Amino acid sequence: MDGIIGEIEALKVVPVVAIENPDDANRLADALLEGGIPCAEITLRTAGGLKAIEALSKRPEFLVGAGTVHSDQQAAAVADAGARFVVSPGFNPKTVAWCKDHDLPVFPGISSPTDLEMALEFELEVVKFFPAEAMGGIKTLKAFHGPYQSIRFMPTGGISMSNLADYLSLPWVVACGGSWLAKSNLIAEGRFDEIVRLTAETTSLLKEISA
Ligand SMILES: O=C(O)C(=O)C[C@H](O)[C@H](O)COP(=O)(O)O
Repeated sequence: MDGIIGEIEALKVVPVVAIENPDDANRLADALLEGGIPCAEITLRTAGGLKAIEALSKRPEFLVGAGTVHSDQQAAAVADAGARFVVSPGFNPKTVAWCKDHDLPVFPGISSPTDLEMALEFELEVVKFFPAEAMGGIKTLKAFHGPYQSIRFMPTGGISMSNLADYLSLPWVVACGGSWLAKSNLIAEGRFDEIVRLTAETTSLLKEISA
């Protein structure tokens, strides 16, 4: 578990991707690698998601996780496909229990103190804060940190290059997730050069932030 959290923490950004055609998965990974972020959370929002995870799990230089995992059955399916971590928009105790039982790092979505109580119950170290901007953004994250100091967050939802630095300035933010690097339309239209450009721009910003 620590291994994956450490890898995500070092990356600081987790690209969230909805990919229709699994044949595009390798070109997507090439673009993210070229831009400097060798990771993606491939969501199960599309029919091609599971196959894309399977393709990318064969690349040791690339960290592939699964997103939009809504059930323990889906967690089992993405584990079979080779996902190295699981993310969900909300907190499903069955999904979390399955992942914990199978030593698969899981980052369920939380958006309230009640959800955070469940995270404590499951002894989770890191949760997703979703939808971050719509739920009050930095202000809410600061309020959560008061009573839940042992928990760290991966804010996602409404994050872009314009507010990334603000989120990453909070020491209890591990990394931010977001779709701004590889929007579905860019993948579908084969505009991988644009994905390289957006990823490289994000990488430069991350360097500036940490300088
Ligand atoms: O599909 C999931 O598993 C989700 O929980 C939602 C995604 O993480 C967000 O939709 C990304 O948000 P944006 O960066 O604002 O596009």
